[in-house]
Amino acid sequence: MNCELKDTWILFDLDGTLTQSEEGIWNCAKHAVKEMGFPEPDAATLRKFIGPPLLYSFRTFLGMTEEQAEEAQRIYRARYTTVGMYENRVYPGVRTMLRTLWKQGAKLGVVTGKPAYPTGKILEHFGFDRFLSTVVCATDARAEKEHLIREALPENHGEVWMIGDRCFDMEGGKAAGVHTLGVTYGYGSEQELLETGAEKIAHTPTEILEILCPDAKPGRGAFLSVEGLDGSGKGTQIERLSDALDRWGFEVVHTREPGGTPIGEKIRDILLDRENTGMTDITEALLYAASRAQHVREKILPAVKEGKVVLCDRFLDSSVAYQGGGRQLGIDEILKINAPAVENTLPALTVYLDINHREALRRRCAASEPDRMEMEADSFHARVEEGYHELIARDPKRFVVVDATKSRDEIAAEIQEKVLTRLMENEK
Ligand SMILES: Nc1ncnc2c1ncn2[C@@H]1O[C@H](COP(=O)(O)OP(=O)(O)OP(=O)(O)O)[C@@H](O)[C@H]1O
Ligand SMILES: Cc1cn([C@H]2C[C@H](O)[C@@H](COP(=O)(O)O)O2)c(=O)[nH]c1=O
Repeated sequence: MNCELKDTWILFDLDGTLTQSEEGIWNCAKHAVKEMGFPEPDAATLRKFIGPPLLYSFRTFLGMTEEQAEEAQRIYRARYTTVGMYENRVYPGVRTMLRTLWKQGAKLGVVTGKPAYPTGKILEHFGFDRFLSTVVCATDARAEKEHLIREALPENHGEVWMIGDRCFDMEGGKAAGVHTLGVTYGYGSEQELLETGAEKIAHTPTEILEILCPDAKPGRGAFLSVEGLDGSGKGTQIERLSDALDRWGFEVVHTREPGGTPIGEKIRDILLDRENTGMTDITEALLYAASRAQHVREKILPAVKEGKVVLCDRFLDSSVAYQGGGRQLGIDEILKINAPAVENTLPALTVYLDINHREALRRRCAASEPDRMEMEADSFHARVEEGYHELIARDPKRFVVVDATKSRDEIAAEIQEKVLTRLMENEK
């Protein structure tokens, strides 16, 4: 059975349904309260800020007067519209769910009690605007969900679903005469949702997809690699990038070469063992390729097929630079050895952390004992560096070259910006 969503409208609430926004809300509330000279609210009080209007929260939960609450709201909003609205994350699975419904032809919309400015910025920030046919936000004059839902729909619409995490979404949906689906991973309980008219309940974004379109297959994910000399900061930056992608709702598979699978990790141990001084260059090249052959089939390709983003610490480029350049086996020989291992699987984008080989190795050796490869002579590492530069010159479009001598934060920000832009373009 193939599910057909061409005439279906699916409207989502924002906070608590697509994005987890408490970090920004709490930070802004704490900031406003501090600026007003009130004691810092405890966690239970802060939790109550999610949902009700701000003025009500400042008055009721913190005992402010009308004038104080208005001033606190002004301070809150000044921080929220610059910083707080981005202290926010996409729920795991939401990105895949939206993209899959959109690819199935559904008309998607957001109907939220949030004002238009932060809503638009948040949707753009996470790259959700491209999936949406309509966005309707509350104004001072009109905040009832029922009216917002009606406004979101064209005259001749097919089936409509309102999806949200609170009673307001279910009640509004019922009053507007549309189907209602409550999600329990947000800020409301299953009981609240059922009591206020939820026809269906989803405990995860994946369950939304299973309810609305059980046969839909997710779009393909992406394969990215990070390359550089030993000590260039790959491990540090992959952690940071992985956290950022997670915040944007990409499902990340963080892996490495050699290794990444149980068989690959055994091969890694052999390759990096300092005792294996007698390993010939061609044995080394074949072992790296063998680990890769397993990795591609067991882990990389299945994850990409499931819509995930594979973030790989080294791939084929490492073999070209280290065995082709460092061991002087030559680029063509390495590509020939690896052809059956990769079967045309190449990263869509490769981040290269650019740093001089001496500086990189100094960092690496200061961190821990060098392994078999890191113990190689300076001339070996110089050839590896040269090998990378040759690769980048051959395929400049695939590489994002980042100056790895900058601070960890500067490097992370640059990588994040470039990778997210590319991934979001890829989702179209
Ligand atoms: N931008 C930076 N500036 C200064 N030091 C850094 C920077 N990034 C990472 N380091 C430090 O350099 C050392 C090596 O970093 P990291 O382990 O991330 O590199 P790597 O490329 O993954 O190394 P390897 O490939 O050998 O595992 C660590 O001690 C790390 O804290
Ligand atoms: C994939 C691959 C790696 N190498 C080298 C590069 C490093 O010296 C080690 C791996 O250690 P890391 O801490 O995980 O970076 O192996 C190589 O020579 N050829 C390759 O294909």
